[in-house]
Amino acid sequence: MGSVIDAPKVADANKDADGNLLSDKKLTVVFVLGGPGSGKGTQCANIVEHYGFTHLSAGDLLRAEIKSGSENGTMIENMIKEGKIVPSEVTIKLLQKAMLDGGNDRFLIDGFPRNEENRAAFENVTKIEPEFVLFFECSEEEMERRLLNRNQGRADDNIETIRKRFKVFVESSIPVVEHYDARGKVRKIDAGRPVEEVFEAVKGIFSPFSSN
Ligand SMILES: Nc1ncnc2c1ncn2[C@@H]1O[C@H](COP(=O)(O)OP(=O)(O)OP(=O)(O)O)[C@@H](O)[C@H]1O
Ligand SMILES: Nc1ccn([C@@H]2O[C@H](COP(=O)(O)O)[C@@H](O)[C@H]2O)c(=O)n1
Ligand SMILES: [Mg+2]
Repeated sequence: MGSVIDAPKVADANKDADGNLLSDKKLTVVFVLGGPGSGKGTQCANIVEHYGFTHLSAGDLLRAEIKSGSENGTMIENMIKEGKIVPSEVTIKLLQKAMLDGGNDRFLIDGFPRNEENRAAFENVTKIEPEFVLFFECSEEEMERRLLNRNQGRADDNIETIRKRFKVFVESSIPVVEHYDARGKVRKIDAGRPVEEVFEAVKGIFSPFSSN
């Protein structure tokens, strides 16, 4: 598998049943970023319930791809165990398909873009600009505690992989947050507090999307 995005192929995959490009639709996309265990998935579930967004977790899509028996499954499995970032073309294809299948115009894209390659490739391929980036800030001590207590049987929730994921987050994902921060697009949340308190802060950001 090459690392260069096959633009025409992906552009085709980017069309809905009527042949419209995703980027032609009035889509609202919010990227949800934060360290491993900062509470992205937990808060996305709350946002879905209150604000009618569809939640797409890049990590969940990759894990489903492993289970599906796809030809990329072993490669993805090995990268997740090492806390490494899967090549963008794989993740973007999964996200595009999920967005087209989603039948919604509001998406929370959780755990993506994880590095500059993810960010630039998504922008080039989909032409979609995020509305904003919701960024959950949390200490490594707290995130480590949460991940070691998660008990969901994830292959990467062990101390060795957790430390690698923290390193990748600092080295590769923080620069993405800085990219959007320089453009005034980051909404930062103190995620070290109890779930309900974090959601109160999230509500303050999502109130414009309230249907009431
Ligand atoms: N504010 C919080 N306080 C305490 N525990 C929390 C909080 N938010 C989430 N948790 C718990 O921490 C664990 C990790 O949360 P979650 O899965 O939402 O994190 P995540 O950011 O999606 O992690 P990952 O990047 O590994 O997917 C879960 O067991 C969850 O129940
Ligand atoms: N854009 C992404 C997102 C995730 N991964 C891989 O999946 C792992 C788990 O992700 P979570 O968001 O569920 O924690 C992550 O450590 C990466 O290995 C990816 O490659 N690209
Ligand atoms: Mg998650």
